[in-house]
Amino acid sequence: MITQLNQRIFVAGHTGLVGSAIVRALRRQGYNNLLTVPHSHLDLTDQAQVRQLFQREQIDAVYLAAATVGGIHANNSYPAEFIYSNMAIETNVIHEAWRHGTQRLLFLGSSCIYPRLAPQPIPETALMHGALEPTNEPYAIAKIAGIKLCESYNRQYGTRYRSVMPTNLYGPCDSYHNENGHVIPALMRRLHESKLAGANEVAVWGTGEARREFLYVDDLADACLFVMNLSEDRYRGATLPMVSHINVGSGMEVSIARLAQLLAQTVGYGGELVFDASKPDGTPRKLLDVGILNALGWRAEVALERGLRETYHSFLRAEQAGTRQQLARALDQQSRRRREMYLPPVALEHAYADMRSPY
Ligand SMILES: NC(=O)C1=CN([C@@H]2O[C@H](COP(=O)(O)OP(=O)(O)OC[C@H]3O[C@@H](n4cnc5c(N)ncnc54)[C@H](OP(=O)(O)O)[C@@H]3O)[C@@H](O)[C@H]2O)C=CC1
Ligand SMILES: C[C@H]1O[C@H](OP(=O)(O)OP(=O)(O)OC[C@H]2O[C@@H](n3cnc4c(=O)[nH]c(N)nc43)[C@H](O)[C@@H]2O)[C@@H](O)[C@@H](O)C1=O
Repeated sequence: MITQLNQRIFVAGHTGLVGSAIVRALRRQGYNNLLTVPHSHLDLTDQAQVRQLFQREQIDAVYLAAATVGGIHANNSYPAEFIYSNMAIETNVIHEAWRHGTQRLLFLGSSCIYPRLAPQPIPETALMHGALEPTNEPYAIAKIAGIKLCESYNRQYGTRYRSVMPTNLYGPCDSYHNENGHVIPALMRRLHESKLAGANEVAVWGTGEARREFLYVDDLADACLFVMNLSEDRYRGATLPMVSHINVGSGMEVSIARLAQLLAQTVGYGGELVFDASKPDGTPRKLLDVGILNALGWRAEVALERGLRETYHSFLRAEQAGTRQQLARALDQQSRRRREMYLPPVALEHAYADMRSPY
C-alpha cells in the first residue's frame, strides 16, 4: 500500500537551485522514495528518453523544476534556446506523466509570465493582459504554455497538475555565472572576487532603479510541497474559476541599488559600486500579489538579509566543494541524516559549516 511518504516522487532538475531545495524539503518531511536522474543521464528535451523513464518507473508525483534558466543577459542572448528547451521539457514531462498515469505534478513557472507594466502587486488574473517584458518574452511564452498544458490536461483528462509562479529566487546551489546568472549570485561572486583582488570598484548592471522581489529558495520549496499537498477541494476553492496558477513570493521588494549595498555588506566589500546604464534594467517592477497563497496558510519566513548571509555561506562552501553539484549532494546527504532533527532550512546551512561537525 502506497502511503504519502513512500510514494514515488520524481524531482526533475534536482541539482539546480529549486530542485535541490525541493529534495531537501522532501527529505526533511520524511519522503523516502525519491527519483532523481542527472541531466547527463537523461535529457528531458528528448521525448523517447522521457517515455522510457516513465515506462520504467512507477511515478506517483512529479516536481518539474528542470528548465533552461538564466538572468536578463542570458534570456536576451539565447532566446531560441530558452523557448525551445523549456517548451520541449514541459511538453515531454507533462505528456508522458499523463500517458503513464501519474496523477500529480507541480509545474514551476515564473513571475516573468506577467505583462511588463502589470498592476503592482501583480495578481494571478493579470496573466495575458498586456505586452510581456522583451528581455525574456520567449522564456515567458514557454512558461505560459506550461501553465496552459497543466490546465488543459486537467480539464480533458482529470489530472491534478498544478502551477506555481515564483518571484526572483536565490539561495544554495544557484548558478554563479558572471554573465548568465541572476543578479544575486552573479553580483555576489563579482563582489567576492573583487574583495579578494582588492579592486576599488565593482560594476552593477542597469541604473539600479529597477525593483525586484526576492524569495529564499528553501521558502519556495516549502511552498511547492504545500501547494502539491493541498486537498483538491481547498486548491480549487482558492483558485477557481479565475486562475490556473498560484503566485509565490515574499511580499518584500527592494531596488537593485539597495540590493547591491546589502550584497557588498554581506560579502564584506568596501569599494565603490558603479552603475552601468548601458546594461538593461528589464521590467521596472514585478512584486507579486501572494494573497491567495497566504489565505491558504503559507507565508515566507526568511528575510532578505538573513537569506543573503546563508547564500554567501553556501557560495563559500561551493567554492571549497569545487562544483555546485558536489554541494547539492553534500546538502542532500546532510539533510537526510538530519531529517529527524527537523532543523529549519536556514539552520541546516549552518550545519554544513563544517562537515566534520558531530550529528
Ligand atoms: N532562479 C529563479 O530566480 C527562478 C526560477 N524559476 C523556475 O524554477 C525552475 C528551476 O529553476 P532553477 O532551479 O533556478 O534553475 P537551475 O538552472 O538552477 O536548475 C535547472 C535544473 O534543470 C536541469 N536541466 C536543464 N535542462 C535539462 C534537460 N534538458 N534535461 C534534464 N535536466 C535539465 C539542470 O541540470 P544541469 O544543470 O545539469 O543542466 C538543473 O538541475 C525553472 O522552471 C525556473 O523557470 C522561477 C522563478 C525564478
Ligand atoms: C527570475 C525571473 O526574472 C529574470 O529577469 P530579471 O529579474 O530581470 O533577472 P536578473 O536577476 O538577471 O536581473 C534583475 C535586475 O538586476 C540587475 N542587475 C544588476 N547587476 C546585475 C548582474 O550582475 N547580473 C544580473 N543578471 N542582473 C544584474 C538587472 O539589470 C536587472 O535590473 C528572468 O531572467 C528569469 O530568469 C526569471 O524567471
